[in-house]
Amino acid sequence: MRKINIFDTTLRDGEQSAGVNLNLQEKLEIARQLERLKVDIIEAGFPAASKGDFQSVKQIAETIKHSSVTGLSRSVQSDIDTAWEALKGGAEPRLHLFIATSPIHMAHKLRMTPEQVIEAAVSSVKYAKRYFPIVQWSAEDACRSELPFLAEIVAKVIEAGASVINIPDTVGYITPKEYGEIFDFLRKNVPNIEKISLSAHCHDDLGMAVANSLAAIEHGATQIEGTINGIGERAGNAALEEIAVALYIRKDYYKAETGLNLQEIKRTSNLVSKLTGMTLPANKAIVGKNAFAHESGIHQDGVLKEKTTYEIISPELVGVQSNSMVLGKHSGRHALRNRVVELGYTLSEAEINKLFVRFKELADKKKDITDDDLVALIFEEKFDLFKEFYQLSSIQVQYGTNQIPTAVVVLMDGQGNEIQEAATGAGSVESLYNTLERCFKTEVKLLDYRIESVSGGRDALAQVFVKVRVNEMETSGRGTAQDVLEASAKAYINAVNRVFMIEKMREENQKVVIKN
Ligand SMILES: CC(=O)SCCNC(=O)CCNC(=O)[C@H](O)C(C)(C)COP(=O)(O)OP(=O)(O)OC[C@H]1O[C@@H](n2cnc3c(N)ncnc32)[C@H](O)[C@@H]1OP(=O)(O)O
Ligand SMILES: CC(C)C(=O)C(=O)O
Ligand SMILES: [Mg+2]
Repeated sequence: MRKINIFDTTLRDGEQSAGVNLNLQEKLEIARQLERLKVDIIEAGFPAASKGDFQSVKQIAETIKHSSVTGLSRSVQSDIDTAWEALKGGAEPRLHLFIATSPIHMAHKLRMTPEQVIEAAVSSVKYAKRYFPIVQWSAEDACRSELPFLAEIVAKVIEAGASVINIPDTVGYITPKEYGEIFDFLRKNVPNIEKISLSAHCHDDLGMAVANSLAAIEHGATQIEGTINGIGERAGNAALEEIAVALYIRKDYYKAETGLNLQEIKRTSNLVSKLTGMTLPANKAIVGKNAFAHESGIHQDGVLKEKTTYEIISPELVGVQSNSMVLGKHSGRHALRNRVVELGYTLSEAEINKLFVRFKELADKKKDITDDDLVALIFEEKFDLFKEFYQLSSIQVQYGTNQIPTAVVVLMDGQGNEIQEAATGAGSVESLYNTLERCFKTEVKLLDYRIESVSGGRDALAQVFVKVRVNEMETSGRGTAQDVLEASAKAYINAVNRVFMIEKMREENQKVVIKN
């Protein structure tokens, strides 16, 4: 069996999904879960992109011990210096350098000649090697590059010290056969290529990211890059859970394996989906709600007689399990703490105590607290870091079939001031959002609104996801409550607070630049 290294870029390319903004706490939690999943490399961000990205990469590098942590950098010395400051505290600092090699990118985006691109690539690898023991080099838009040029630049960056060469299909253009041929060409035409590791990085614009990644493995790639749930720029990246399970189930064919702990897949997928607000289609392979559901009679009959008639993957393989211990209003802190740990969350004693209060409040209203309920409460406690901005105190909404819906909202503004406003709308949620907009004194455009129940039953918690645009910035928010209107208000406040948080960080960034 060949070992395939898994390079997870959920926190970098995944966060490039439109409308996704993860805060430091959320990124750390995802990084810890990726470590549990046993990914080999975590790309934690792009340190030179912003102060927030820098801090997240630094903290993740200093926290994660069993996966190696990397950050992205342009072929620019100041990006490399910043990346070193962020990554130097990690167990095995490595840098991910990139520059585009396709004629279209070189001519129009970089406005550089091919010779200048080679010079920038080589000098940046040499410069990075002064700091970093491991330098990965990526040829952005490799799949639309001229192969002799690609081979020439790859040979030169290997000579300069790069030990991992990544061949990205940046725009999701390639087919599996062609992608395999690029790997074959490089292996045949680049001196010393056997001394480095070849990596694949695929995008899903034509729905071929996973197939292309698997083709790369067949043609010599020993590292695969992708994201959990396949999130990422435009149509997303290759879904790592699909690649890992395909290699496992078809090991007879691929004769390659990852070091992933497959049982952590479902939990990782849930965490990423909840924190990014990117819900999964029910039919998504491996992690979708219906991935193991047999609906039709003939299938059910087959599965009852012999599971393998229709089931090639057992749900337990990827960590889909039912929990036998039921938490309810008579449960205590021990059972709660135990379940939180089993669910894979790291909570301080103070956070457990706060969670316990919320848990008891909910248990008074709802008979059994499911794992999904608990996770929703954990998210509310742990990841709402924007309390320094607006916080909901109370809402009151009047609705009647022959009345104009009217809402009254009381908010705290972070400096301890109370804001109270009222407004009407075409429906209850609109009246609530119109009122909140008055409180914020900023125009907020609602782009998307989704509601789902956290678990089954009439007393289930409601979870609302919204996407909004404020001050030209798109962001998402989520809110959970037993009442749909309260959950709606919380999601809206969460999204708007995120914008204020990002604006505050940008202002601080600018101050740093001015100071320098
Ligand atoms: C394929 C990918 O996924 S690449 C990663 C994409 N991710 C991101 O862009 C997210 C983070 N990016 C950012 O925050 C910003 O783009 C920053 C901070 C990096 C740069 O911001 P700005 O200085 O304002 O530049 P801006 O983004 O407008 O333009 C990019 C510049 O970098 C240049 N550039 C792009 N790639 C590279 C590279 N690999 N090496 C060197 N220069 C590069 C472009 O040619 C352009 O240069 P120009 O200003 O001389 O025309
Ligand atoms: C930075 C590189 C690796 C990238 O994300 C791409 O080309 O898609
Ligand atoms: Mg990419």
